[in-house]
Amino acid sequence: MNNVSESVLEINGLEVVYSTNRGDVKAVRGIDLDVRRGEILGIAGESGSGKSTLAVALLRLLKAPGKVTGGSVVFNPAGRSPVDLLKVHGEELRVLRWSSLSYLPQGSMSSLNPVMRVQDQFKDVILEHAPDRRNSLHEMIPRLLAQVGLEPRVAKMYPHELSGGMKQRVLMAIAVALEPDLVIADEPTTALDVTIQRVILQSLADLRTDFGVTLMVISHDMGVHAQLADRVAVMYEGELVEVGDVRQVFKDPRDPYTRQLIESIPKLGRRAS
Ligand SMILES: Nc1ncnc2c1ncn2[C@@H]1O[C@H](COP(=O)(O)OP(=O)(O)OP(=O)(O)O)[C@@H](O)[C@H]1O
Repeated sequence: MNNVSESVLEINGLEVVYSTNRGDVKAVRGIDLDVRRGEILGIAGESGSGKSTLAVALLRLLKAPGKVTGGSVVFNPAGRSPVDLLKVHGEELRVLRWSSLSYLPQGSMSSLNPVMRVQDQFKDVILEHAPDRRNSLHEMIPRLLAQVGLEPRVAKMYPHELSGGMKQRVLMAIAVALEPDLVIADEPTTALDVTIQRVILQSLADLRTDFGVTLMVISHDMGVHAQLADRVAVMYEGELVEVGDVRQVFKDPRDPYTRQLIESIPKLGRRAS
């Protein structure tokens, strides 16, 4: 399509403060960052560096005592006019959610409704945002499940019948059901064991290849970024200290903090002697 901006998201000067009775915590301190269409952008940094705050602020899900105190977040969905996410309200925001901008929060595996079959959870999201797809649900649900490596019979299961990795895959399939421009996944592999982590990362990579979705993946684990991301942005105490091509950053980190994060990755394949 012509005139599609190369960036899905343009974050400029974003600032977020939590006002607490012990004073203000500046959780995001003037971040400038572009998310390019079709890329997998990793957001790295240790716990408390502001990664989740960045995500919830731009998704307009920030809760009190958090407050955006500056900046803009221009979102460029394909085929629609650019919008500053910090300025949209009500119905406009609701329309953007799921259909253009989708979010897998940290610990989202527990967000599946325990008394609903998987297929009904898909239906809820799809019909809420795209009621015209009612007649194609029977074809869509197994196709989306297959996309994340799950068999059609999973549609009839309840969350308690699924392993953690299967739940995460169901959530990923729901997140891409409406073909959003951007999916933001916060710690998608945390709390899963290592072999399942690999499967989840591969499924995320496949979603990008097959749907052309742009992904922003938040993880404290540099190993996740090494395996998945095209570019990585490193946060430290609310600031971006380094952004670059993932191979370049790993080969030659410019910031000492980035170097520390890389050095903290357990070496894969090293045999115990
Ligand atoms: N509700 C809140 N009230 C006060 N301070 C908060 C609140 N939420 C987060 N913070 C502070 O904001 C800073 C950034 O936290 P944030 O959760 O965004 O970091 P993170 O990198 O995502 O870490 P984690 O992966 O552990 O969630 C931290 O100093 C944190 O203590």
